[in-house]
Amino acid sequence: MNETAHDPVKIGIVSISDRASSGVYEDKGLPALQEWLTRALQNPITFEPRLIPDEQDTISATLVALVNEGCSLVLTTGGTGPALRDVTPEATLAVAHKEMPGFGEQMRQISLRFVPTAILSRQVAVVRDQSLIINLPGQPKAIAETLEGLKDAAGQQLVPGIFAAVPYCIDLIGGPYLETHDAVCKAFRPKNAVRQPRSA
Ligand SMILES: Nc1ncnc2c1ncn2[C@@H]1O[C@H](COP(=O)(O)OP(=O)(O)OP(=O)(O)O)[C@@H](O)[C@H]1O
Ligand SMILES: Nc1nc2c(c(=O)[nH]1)N[C@H]1C(S)=C(S)[C@@H](COP(=O)(O)O)O[C@H]1N2
Repeated sequence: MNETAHDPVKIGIVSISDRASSGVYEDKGLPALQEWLTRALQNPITFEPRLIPDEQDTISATLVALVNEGCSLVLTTGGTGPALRDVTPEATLAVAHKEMPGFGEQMRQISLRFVPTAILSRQVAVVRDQSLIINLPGQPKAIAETLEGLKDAAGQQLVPGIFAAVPYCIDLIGGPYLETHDAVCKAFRPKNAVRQPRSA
């Protein structure tokens, strides 16, 4: 199908790390987010990348600015743990119009299949205006793990990733119609919400 048949989408990607933002180590969060989203979505994507330190006011202001710039989806990575400087959930809740607790619950379930410390991530998801904001853990490998879930060696889904619910959530808040590549992530919508393929 021609790319023009898919709605364009603007996505904010935010890496929150004191050390990556000050150059102590190379940021691997933004490349991992961009790579996974490009692989998963059929829609043409405009990315709005931000690399910022673990400062609550800066995080909240960045999220509000990305929503105001028209991002339908904003994914953050980092700062969800219990350390003193980990304030991403607080900064996200401070700009919430609605909490979406199912995303955090599901991410911790998925992550427990990879690491016993999954319960240390306090990640949240919220809706602000017509944007869905989701916190992911800071370990770069956790990005694909939580978005995609767990598959067996044959590619059969064992635990669904959270991204399966993202397209329908964005429909419900009035955003673009997101279409995924099923081999990466099979999005779920109720039958009456599935749009018939448009000709290019
Ligand atoms: N943006 C990033 N780029 C590369 N590696 C990262 C990044 N963020 C986190 N990591 C890795 O994942 C680990 C856990 O992430 P966490 O968010 O807890 O970092 P941290 O220990 O709070 O430090 P910092 O905020 O300075 O990255 C880090 O110690 C680091 O090895
Ligand atoms: N999928 C996945 N989830 C994960 C991890 C991981 O390696 N993979 N690390 C855990 C650990 S060790 C911590 S402390 C928390 C919080 O991480 P953050 O502060 O980097 O956001 O995420 C948890 N969730």
